[in-house]
Amino acid sequence: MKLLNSTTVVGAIAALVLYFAIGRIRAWARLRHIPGPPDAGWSIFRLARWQCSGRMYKRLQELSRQYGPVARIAPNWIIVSDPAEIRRIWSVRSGYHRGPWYKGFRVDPSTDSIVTAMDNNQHQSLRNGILKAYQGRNSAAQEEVVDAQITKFLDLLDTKYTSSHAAGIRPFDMGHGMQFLTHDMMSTIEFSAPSATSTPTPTRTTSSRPWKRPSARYSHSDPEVPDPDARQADFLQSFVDSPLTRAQVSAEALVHFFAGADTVAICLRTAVFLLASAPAAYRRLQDEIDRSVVVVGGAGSIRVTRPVVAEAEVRALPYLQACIRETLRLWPPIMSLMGKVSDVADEICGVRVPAGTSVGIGWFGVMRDEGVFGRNADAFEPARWLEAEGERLARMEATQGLAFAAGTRWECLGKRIAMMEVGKCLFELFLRYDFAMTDPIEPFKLFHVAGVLHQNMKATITKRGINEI
Ligand code: HEM
Repeated sequence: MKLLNSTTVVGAIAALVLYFAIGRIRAWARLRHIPGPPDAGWSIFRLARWQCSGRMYKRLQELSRQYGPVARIAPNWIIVSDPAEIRRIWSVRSGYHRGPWYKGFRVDPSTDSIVTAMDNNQHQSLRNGILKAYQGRNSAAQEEVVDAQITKFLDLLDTKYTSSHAAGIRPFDMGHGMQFLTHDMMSTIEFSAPSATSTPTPTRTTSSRPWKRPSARYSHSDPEVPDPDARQADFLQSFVDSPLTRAQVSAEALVHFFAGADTVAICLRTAVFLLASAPAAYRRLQDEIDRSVVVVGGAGSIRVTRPVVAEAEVRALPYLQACIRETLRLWPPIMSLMGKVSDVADEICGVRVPAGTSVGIGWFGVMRDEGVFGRNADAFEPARWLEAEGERLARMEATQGLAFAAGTRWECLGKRIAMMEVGKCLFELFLRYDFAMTDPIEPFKLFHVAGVLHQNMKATITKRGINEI
């Protein structure tokens, strides 16, 4: 009996091992024709190691250089670094949909938000439901609340973080500081209340528990019925007024904390850093900004709105816009794999890709493609956007636009708000202050997860004295 038992156990283990081995071999064989590191076909260990290293973008760039525009990175994963193919795969009619990678962004595991809906029909219906909120109906009001937060932020810099002979060096940690600013801007647009983190005298509101906010807009007696007395003119109200269920409203309300605040913060601090490291671009930007606040007479001179420049005025500054574009190109704030899946087999750059394969994007390969952006694609060179013309410019714009998934089914709904916030902030910062990295030898530590974390990114900020104008 005892012998029989141990034989059964050994047999069961052997069957399990065989089952596992056959599964592995089949998974390996599916994509064996796609080049990549030999172990990538067998396990996700290498991918996990890259992710944990905080340098995934770099590893993927090296991989694309070594293996070409289509490379295998895990048993069921490939990355594509060809700009034209990524634009095709992400396009509305490609038939691709989001893959299981997106499940990781579910804040509430039982309810999908617009950024986690994998099925194209479900995604489209959510998108239709919330589109109104983003369509700029309230853009004047949004601009007003953003201006108020920027003004508070500038006051904070003036009182606590500007360096001078008298005050000494008072480093400003952009890693945290920009994040607080963008969370304040976003939560005011969304909930009519700042997170109150960047203000000199923080007022602790319910902001520390933002997921509670949607509850306050519904009736106590029936949690699915909006409370007319709790109405506000903000994003959350538009969601409450939409056909979305209360659970969907809660899921949507939280999207902005990473999709809307972290992204803009990454863009802002990256822009300041890149400009502080590129003297010619820095001078040209400041020159354009200075000329826009001083009335010099003659054609082209404008006097911008004070104390915070208006969105339309920022849009009319070509070099500032070029700096933002170039920042988003070199360091897209969301540089994750964003795996898309097709239910039918496809051919990418002439390589057969079986149905069900997760197709990720090699961001550095795409955004620094020399065929699209020129031989100096790795350099921060905003002028390229003013010099390029015709078809070349169109190709550059279409590729760089992928930073916002522009022209795709998943196009960023917050692009206008993001561009408004970034434009206004950069204008006011470079008008009023000069920036240098406090530690030029090691300006910051970078950790790339889905976005880019900048740790210990300290800037020394000095006043320019031009802000009296
Ligand atoms: C520089 C700032 C930003 C960048 C680079 C950015 C980038 C992106 C990208 C690449 C996507 C597509 C994700 C995917 O493949 O599923 C996306 C989607 C989205 N973004 Fe942004 N975003 C930014 C700011 C914002 C802001 C400020 C908001 C909110 C006000 C926002 C709201 C959204 C929403 C709701 C989606 C989902 C769209 C959909 O799936 O249909 N984003 N964004």
